[in-house]
Amino acid sequence: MSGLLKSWVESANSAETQFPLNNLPYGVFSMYDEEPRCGVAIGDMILDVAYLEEEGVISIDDEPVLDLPFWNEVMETGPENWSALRARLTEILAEGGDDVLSSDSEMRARALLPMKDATLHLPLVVSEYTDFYAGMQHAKNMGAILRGSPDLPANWLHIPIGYNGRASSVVVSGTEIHRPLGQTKAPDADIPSFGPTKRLDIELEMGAIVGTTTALGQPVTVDQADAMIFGYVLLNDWSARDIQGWEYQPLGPFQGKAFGTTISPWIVTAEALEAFRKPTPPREKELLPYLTENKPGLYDISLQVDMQPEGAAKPTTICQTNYARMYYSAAQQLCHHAVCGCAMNAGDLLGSGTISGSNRDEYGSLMELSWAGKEPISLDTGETRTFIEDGDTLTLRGHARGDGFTIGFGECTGKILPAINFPPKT
Ligand SMILES: O=C(O)/C=C/C(=O)CC(=O)CC(=O)O
Ligand SMILES: [Ca+2]
Ligand SMILES: [Mg+2]
Repeated sequence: MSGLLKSWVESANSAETQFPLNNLPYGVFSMYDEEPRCGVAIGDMILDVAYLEEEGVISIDDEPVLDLPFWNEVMETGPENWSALRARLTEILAEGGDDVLSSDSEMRARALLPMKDATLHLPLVVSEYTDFYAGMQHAKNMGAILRGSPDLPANWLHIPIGYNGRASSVVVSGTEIHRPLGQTKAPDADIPSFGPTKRLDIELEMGAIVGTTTALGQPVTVDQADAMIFGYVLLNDWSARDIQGWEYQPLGPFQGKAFGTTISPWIVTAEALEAFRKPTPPREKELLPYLTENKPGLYDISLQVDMQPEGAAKPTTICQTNYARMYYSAAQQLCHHAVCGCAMNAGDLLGSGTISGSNRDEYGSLMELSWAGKEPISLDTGETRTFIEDGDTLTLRGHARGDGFTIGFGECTGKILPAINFPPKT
């Protein structure tokens, strides 16, 4: 694996940064009251690529595609242009590369902006959102907790199971989430009741962003699907377990997962992750040929979840695991999704499914960590938790570690606010 690519942006060479030249993730940012536009993270700075496109330093398409508050237009120019853009960015930011920026102090001051002063927005228009269930340990744990047996559903080893989620509920890191309201039924109650969820949870996931459109009726192979993936984000599929438990048979999750899904502000491109490819684990049953992979489809990305109660001086890490634990890759999921002829859009977001490792401290949800509330977890503050309480902040982090550099996604964080008073008092 190649080492750190050196940049003339000093902070991009520091051992601490998540954004070395090897990364170059894509986000949408605004400074003060300016319009949100496309930006690229480099060290502790954001490269204003909309400005550079206007100046003719970067050119992707006949029309400008970077002065927009989303990356979908870039996605739609196709994988060759994705590569060309990344190559151009590398060239102008590399030590000893094209000095168009490094030698022009005026342009440099306009183009490189301190990340700490920027507001980060949702980096794409999420056209559709699908969530999978492709983590084996998670599926076994949920079976054991909810159905009394860790046996996988009969289809699980043959199909990446998924459900269609709500694109409208996807928000960028930092967005506060109100505890959702809904209908639940206690096991010993005769009738359901309405109110705030008592079992608010997270799900630690990666999101794959589809960058290429397919026509209705057009199946894709796993290899084609792999090439269609523009990049990856961290994803927290907030879940209300009591609402979910009452509503989800037989059609699957509905309101229990439709009130907020948080993603990281930075899309790490598939190209940046290329050096970190990892194979899916050995098959427990042979897959049908259309789902078999010709190359490693996962990535070595270490993941963690931190929980910080209101007023606590610092967070407690409650889970550490790795994306390479998944049973199905995003390419397999996308192939399976499109194989019936389902049209895919640039900006389609695919949740990996909850990522749990085999040990207790590697479980990617509180449902598993507290075993449905029966075994509370301890925080460094001395408090315990079963599910999330009002004022708690949950943060997902992910890192791919190379030889002398680290690639990150920024944080994927959200604070839980009390439920909204409803119905409103008139
Ligand atoms: O097994 C169940 O009954 C429920 C499972 C989930 O809630 C998981 C889900 O949303 C899919 C995933 O993230 O793996
Ligand atoms: Ca999920
Ligand atoms: Mg959703």
